[in-house]
Amino acid sequence: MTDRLPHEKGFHVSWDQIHRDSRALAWRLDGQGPDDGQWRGLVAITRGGMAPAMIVARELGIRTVDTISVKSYHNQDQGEAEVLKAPNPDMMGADGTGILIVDDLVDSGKTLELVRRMYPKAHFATVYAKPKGRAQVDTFITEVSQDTWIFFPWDMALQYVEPYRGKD
Ligand SMILES: O=P(O)(O)OC[C@H]1O[C@H](OP(=O)(O)OP(=O)(O)O)[C@H](O)[C@@H]1O
Ligand code: HPA
Ligand SMILES: [Mg+2]
Repeated sequence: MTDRLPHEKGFHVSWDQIHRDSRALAWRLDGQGPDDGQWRGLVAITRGGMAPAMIVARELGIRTVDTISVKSYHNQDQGEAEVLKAPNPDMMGADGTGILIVDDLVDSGKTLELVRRMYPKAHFATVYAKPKGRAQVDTFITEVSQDTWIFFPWDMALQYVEPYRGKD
């Protein structure tokens, strides 16, 4: 799978790292909501946004949590996105005011662009950001270069590697 990726650099994120970075994201968002600093609710962009969203929701004591399912198609520089499932309209209101929308990363920005068009007053937060998509995100923790591929722990498994000096 990885050998068909056109990226040269890999940024491998462990469970521990994504937990710490998601917590840092939560702390940055704490007290920033429009309603006395509070957020009205949280929406995770499936599927990658669900793990960070759960951690942010716990840190900030947010129990009103929903999802938006966005399917992206990445081929070279061209990306298209389609909404497969929208969050509860009662929760989102007319424009998403007071709602925190969380994803694991922004890359080209196509996913957030689509969701932002639906909820222009929501606050968009990701754990990681690449330069192309940075304008689409309001708050993020770590920026990586555009040619870096971020490997998340849910896409990886521990495996055997040969010793550096080879086997005896
Ligand atoms: O800024 P973009 O270029 O739109 O890319 C970012 C999106 O791509 C990945 O999701 P993907 O659509 O691969 O689905 P998944 O979360 O279900 O893995 C990632 O989780 C972001 O949601
Ligand atoms: O760098 C990435 N890593 C994992 N999924 C992604 N989807 C878009 N960019 C990335
Ligand atoms: Mg995603």
